[in-house]
Amino acid sequence: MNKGRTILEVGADGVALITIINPPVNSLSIDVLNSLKESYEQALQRDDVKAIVVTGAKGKFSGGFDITAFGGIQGGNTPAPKPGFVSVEILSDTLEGAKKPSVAAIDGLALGGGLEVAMACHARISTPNAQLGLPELQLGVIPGFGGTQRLPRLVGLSKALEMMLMSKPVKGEEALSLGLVDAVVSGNELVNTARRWALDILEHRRPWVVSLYKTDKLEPLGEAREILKFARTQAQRRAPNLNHPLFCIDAIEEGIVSGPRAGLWKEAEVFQGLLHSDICKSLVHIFFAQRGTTKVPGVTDLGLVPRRINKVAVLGGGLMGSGIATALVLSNYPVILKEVNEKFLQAGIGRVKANLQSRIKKGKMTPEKFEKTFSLLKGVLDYESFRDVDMVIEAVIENVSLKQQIFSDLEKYCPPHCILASNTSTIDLNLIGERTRSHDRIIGAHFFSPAHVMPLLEIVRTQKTSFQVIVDLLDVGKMIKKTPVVVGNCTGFAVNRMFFPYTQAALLLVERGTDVYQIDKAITKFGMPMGPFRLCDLVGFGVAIATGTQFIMNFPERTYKTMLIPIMQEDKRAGETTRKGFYVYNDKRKASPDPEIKKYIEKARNISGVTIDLKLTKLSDKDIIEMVFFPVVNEACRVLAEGIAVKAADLDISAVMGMGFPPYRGGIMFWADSLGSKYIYSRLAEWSNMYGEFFKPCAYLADRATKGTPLSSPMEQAKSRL
Ligand SMILES: C[C@H](O)CC(=O)SCCNC(=O)CCNC(=O)[C@H](O)C(C)(C)COP(=O)(O)OP(=O)(O)OC[C@H]1O[C@@H](n2cnc3c(N)ncnc32)[C@H](O)[C@@H]1OP(=O)(O)O
Repeated sequence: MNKGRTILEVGADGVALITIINPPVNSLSIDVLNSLKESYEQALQRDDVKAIVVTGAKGKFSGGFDITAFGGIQGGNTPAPKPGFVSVEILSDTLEGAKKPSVAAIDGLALGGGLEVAMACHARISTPNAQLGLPELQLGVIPGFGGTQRLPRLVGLSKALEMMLMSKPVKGEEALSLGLVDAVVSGNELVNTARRWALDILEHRRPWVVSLYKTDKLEPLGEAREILKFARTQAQRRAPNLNHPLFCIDAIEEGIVSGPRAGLWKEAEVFQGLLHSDICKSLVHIFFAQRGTTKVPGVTDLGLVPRRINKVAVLGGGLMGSGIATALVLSNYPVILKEVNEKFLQAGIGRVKANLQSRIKKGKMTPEKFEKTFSLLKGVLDYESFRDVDMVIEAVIENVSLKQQIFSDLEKYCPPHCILASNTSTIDLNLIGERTRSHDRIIGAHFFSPAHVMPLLEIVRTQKTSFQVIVDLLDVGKMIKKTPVVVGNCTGFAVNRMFFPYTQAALLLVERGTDVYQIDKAITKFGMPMGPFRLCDLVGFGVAIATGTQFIMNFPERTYKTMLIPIMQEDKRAGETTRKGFYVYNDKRKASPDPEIKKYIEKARNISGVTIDLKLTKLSDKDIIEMVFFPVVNEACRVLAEGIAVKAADLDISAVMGMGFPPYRGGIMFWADSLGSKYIYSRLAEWSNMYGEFFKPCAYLADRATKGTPLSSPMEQAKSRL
């Protein structure tokens, strides 16, 4: 069966309209590309065709090369187009080199290969809201259909570098000011304007621009080399583990130094190589995994329609509550923020205000929009105005009895359809709802701090949460631009439960002699935004101890018990807020190592009764990474085996978006599978013998290792708790 096509319609004006059809985003599959070539050849041969307009069906030009084909090409099941087939043969020689002019009519999106097709046309007309960009680097490849050559020639080197290296699209008006498009018109006028434009080119009323050979926007060679050098330094600093941004710069440079044709061949060669890289495989996996989180078997396939949420109440104006309120008002939800007294309320409102104001400072919000958005927030001290809310999100401190009281009050004051959500990060939701009869509408809405910035929303369902409520919250998640992951109810849910051993493993190593700062350094080199100790400081020792207590209570056999953090807290070192934790902090919140911590470690070591292990004082970075992350993989396996997560890919997204696990490693389970279940099992078993139960591999891991199957392959018998 063909995967997409183009159609050719010739009008009485002599303009052939070629439309790309491949829903949902008119991606350029191999079939579409072959069909595009055929349509072009036909249009060029026909005497009744004077000029050509290319467009996309249903208001979308094209979302680029078909990403679903990546897997097939990587696995050897789909032949890759031969190097240069699209960029040289179709786009440069057939389309751009034709004797008939082409104009691209762009609505919706022209991304990646989509924009590259448009740039090979002799002019481009777009709508104001169209998004135009080359986001290929996000997928671990570089633009492969001539983008590295044509974009710099159309918009200048600096802007082109920014758009490619940051994968940052521009909208119609900006594209016009940059020279990427030639006119911006409304959707109704788009195709007709493009047709006229094409005829105007033919009749010399508009310029016939071959963008591959345009030079007026390119900086002189010396200056260009300086810009490229700077871009290389920036790219290396931003992502030291990634090479493909540097290869992208190489391809651009080749075109500038040796001419665009040489640049096209260099680009084709680099693209082919990168397509098979682990980084590309990981990033493509993340692309689909992210889109897969909203597909929850047995819930989102029942045809349920999300109910309209008109008004939301947030309980608690602390860091989390104010962040959640900010995320909601930013997406136009009217929000009631409740606090226990005027002082706390004003502080909460002040936090929301500051969050919004920082958007003005960053140029992301106008003062008028600020006024409108801020006016959606109303502060209250009682439950009176809760009578017409459709959803409540509780975000008070992690105290079980307080939360129980709140939920019992909510049941009294909120309408019966109202969703009762808790932002708890660890506490069992059944416990929270114990004093209510509303278990079907109780759900977890676990945001990550800062809630208006972090992209993940962990949606926690109990066995009694109704499917409708899950669908409603998924919809709210979409509205507030979060990536939701639906998980089952247990202590720590998926993200905190998986990542609890992250800090624990680090503490175990430190008590046995590994250096705190070496651990953090190895972990950040691996690609995490910060190591476990810096993270502990950021979160605060109060939270670390509270979470630790929950884990000790619920998983005593595998929780590593150490007094290191409580001892430090006792000495008023409680993390960044006290300006002392595992690091010391200056006025600008810069962290520096502190030799003083040795004394706390020694004290904790004495209490635990462990001794320094010489081997652990000389660990390589690789050892540290494995000893810290394999326990995380182990716990992720338990989470999967218990049915807390529906699929391994959800855990990958949870790790990437909730913990900052490097997306170019594909997420925790994808990364683990790249090492193999057998290897991980054998390492954990070895450490378990040496250092105790904490490392003991779980049954799921043992089973996969014996069978030699990947950790992420679906379970034969899902022991689902959902
Ligand atoms: C050689 C070339 O230079 C190489 C390339 O062109 S590589 C591809 C470059 N293009 C991209 O990176 C764009 C990727 N896509 C996106 O950023 C976003 O999907 C989008 C902005 C196009 C649309 O976003 P949004 O409206 O939020 O919808 P979103 O859920 O992401 O996508 C809708 C569907 O289209 C699919 N899709 C999006 N882009 C696709 C693509 N390029 N190929 C195949 N499928 C694609 C998604 O997987 C999703 O499928 P699903 O409904 O089955 O889950």
